[in-house]
Amino acid sequence: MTLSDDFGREVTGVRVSLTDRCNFDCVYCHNEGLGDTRGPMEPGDDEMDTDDVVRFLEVVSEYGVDSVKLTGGEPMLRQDLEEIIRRTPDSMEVSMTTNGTFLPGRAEDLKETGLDRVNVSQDALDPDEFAEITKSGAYDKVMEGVQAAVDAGLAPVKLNMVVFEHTAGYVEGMVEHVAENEGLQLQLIEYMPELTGKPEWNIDIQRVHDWLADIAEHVEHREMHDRKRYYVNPEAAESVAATPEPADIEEFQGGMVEIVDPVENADFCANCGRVRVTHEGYLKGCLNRNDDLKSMGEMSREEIAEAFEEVVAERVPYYGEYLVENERGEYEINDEYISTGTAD
Ligand SMILES: Nc1nc2c(ncn2[C@@H]2O[C@H](COP(=O)(O)OP(=O)(O)OP(=O)(O)O)[C@@H](O)[C@H]2O)c(=O)[nH]1
Ligand SMILES: C[S@@+](CC[C@H](N)C(=O)[O-])C[C@H]1O[C@@H](n2cnc3c(N)ncnc32)[C@H](O)[C@@H]1O
Ligand code: SF4
Ligand code: SF4
Repeated sequence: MTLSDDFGREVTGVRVSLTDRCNFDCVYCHNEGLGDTRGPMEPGDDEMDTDDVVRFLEVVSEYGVDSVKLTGGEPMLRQDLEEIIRRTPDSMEVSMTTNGTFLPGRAEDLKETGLDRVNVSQDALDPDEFAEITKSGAYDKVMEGVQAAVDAGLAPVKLNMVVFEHTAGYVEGMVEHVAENEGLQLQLIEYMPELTGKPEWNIDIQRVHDWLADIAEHVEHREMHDRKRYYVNPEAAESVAATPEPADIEEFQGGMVEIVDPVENADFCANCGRVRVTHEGYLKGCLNRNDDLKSMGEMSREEIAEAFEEVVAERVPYYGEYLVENERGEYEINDEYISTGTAD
């Protein structure tokens, strides 16, 4: 039985941050809602251990959760990554979002262990521009990592690009790059200012929306599916012409551009079906909220199940007109959005 929240959003996925450590220091990083990442070698004593992660996944699989996204920080800094993947329930699709540095030499093993696919952050094709954004000299390793992922069949390999003032000018080149290189897709991610832990990083959010709208003009619009807007690069249109159905679009393995725009696109939060877990083992209903945290600490399976049900019950879409202020100045759910559907 799957769980749904008061907005009719069925929870079918979880997103687990395995660490807040990272070997990069990207200028925009939200660290999954927690602000700054720590250096790669600093101890991560507060991280959930292998058993904690696996226990959580086993519990939520009983609720019909059928996909898990491993993220961080940099998830590949976890020594037990392979063990976590191996012990994830078979019913779950396992994907990972990584900066790609550690994929060379490990991608194939990860695939064999049970990892289905990866997203790799890549905001620029030029090594100097890449270094400026990530504060890292690992450009060659990342390029090698992307190729290793493609070769290992971790498909589709999605390149994640955060659209903000540094990167807006690189989008066109990146669209061409995924069109020309087999196995790659591009995710253009709207910069999210909340909880970045980088208060000095000030950008005009309206400009980000305008850039994304411009970009949409340059690629052929296919459709809105799930939370995202899907576009297909015109250069790849010939092969897509034979795949007009939404399900086929999902199968399409190259040249596709996805727009991840939770701030601008009201349908995004309305279709959000993921519960999140911080690296310390706190459950939360939304990337941008830290006011509903529930620590799984030393919980038994039954207690974790109860906490999961509570977090789902408390989930509220973050962006959009979902909350209204009542006469006491408190925020409550706008009646218009309360689902009348069943919860299973
Ligand atoms: N606010 C918000 N941002 C999201 C959400 N999903 C993805 N993002 C943003 O997009 C970034 C990259 O997400 P990924 O985990 O690589 O991919 P994804 O788009 O979530 O998922 P897949 O396409 O299934 O791999 C996240 O770190 C967020 O910045 C979401 O549900 N809410
Ligand atoms: C926090 S990182 C963690 C995984 C891994 N270290 C990586 O970079 O892929 C996950 C994704 O969040 C995106 N991201 C980070 N900060 C963001 C922000 N402020 N707005 C939008 N996306 C952001 C990154 O581009 C990356 O693709
Ligand atoms: S690689 Fe990922 S976690 Fe690390 S700083 Fe960049 S976006 Fe953040
Ligand atoms: S509710 Fe909206 S902002 Fe929060 S995680 Fe879901 S899509 Fe992202």
